[in-house]
Amino acid sequence: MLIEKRESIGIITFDRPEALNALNTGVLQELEEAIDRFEKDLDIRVIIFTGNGKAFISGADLDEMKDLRDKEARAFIDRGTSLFRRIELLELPTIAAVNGFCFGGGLELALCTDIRLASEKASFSFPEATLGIIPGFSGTQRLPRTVGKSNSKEMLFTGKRVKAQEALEMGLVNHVYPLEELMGKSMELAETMVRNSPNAISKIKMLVEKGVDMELEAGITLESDYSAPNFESRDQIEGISAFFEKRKPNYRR
Ligand SMILES: C/C=C/C(=O)SCCNC(=O)CCNC(=O)[C@H](O)C(C)(C)COP(=O)(O)OP(=O)(O)OC[C@H]1O[C@@H](n2cnc3c(N)ncnc32)[C@H](O)[C@@H]1OP(=O)(O)O
Repeated sequence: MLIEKRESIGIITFDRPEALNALNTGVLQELEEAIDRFEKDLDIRVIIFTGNGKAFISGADLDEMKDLRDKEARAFIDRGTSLFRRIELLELPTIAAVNGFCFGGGLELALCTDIRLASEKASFSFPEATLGIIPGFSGTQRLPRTVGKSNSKEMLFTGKRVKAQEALEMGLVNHVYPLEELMGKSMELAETMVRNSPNAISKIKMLVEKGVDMELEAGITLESDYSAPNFESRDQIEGISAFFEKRKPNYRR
């Protein structure tokens, strides 16, 4: 795994070419450490996940999985599930720059990011049922919340490989780019968010994440409980002042 910091953008690149970036215990450990580092670094405002080679992530490591039983199997599943939930609820906005195969646990990770961009060569699949496996990093829960029940059942029951264009039409990804443009476009998107208020973005992200599972009235109340007090926030005062002074606002985490 390569961990990079480019100005205010943290980049996590999965890099296990020998196993098409499959997720094993070691990779999960490195991923936890990378998230720890970027959460603590107040310079970091956006995190991008991507892969080296022809895969984003080809899934959990089948070579490791084949020998897991009982408590070890449960520990592996619990570790991935809790790490992915932590990534989903990060205050920082996250982008998945899906460069290639995004299968199984790799797609489960991508579903935890806020915005998914794909290269034209990317493909998406839940092959678990072809192997007698039940998805274990919450794919059966996030996929229907992203693309609907029938698209999800077709992918989960058949293991079908969804190409980038179909993923775009299905709402699984936001944009599709030629592979050579993917990282540039991902950085451009990240830089747009870096210019905006991290306080506003983190609260908006939390409101969206919580609101989608709430009754509408309760969600409206929750948003009001955040937007009204925000009038006294440093960022809102700075943002409106900058507008009238015709200058760039100066935000910080
Ligand atoms: C909780 C989460 C559960 C899960 O995620 S379950 C696992 C879900 N993922 C999969 O089932 C995908 C398994 N991989 C494949 O189906 C294929 O790969 C691809 C379609 C992704 C690519 O096929 P091709 O281009 O022909 O490459 P190749 O020769 O199959 O793979 C190159 C090397 O990478 C290893 N590898 C690929 N994926 C995994 C994996 N997920 N776990 C462990 N190893 C993997 C292979 O074995 C091989 O290795 P060698 O060159 O030594 O024969």
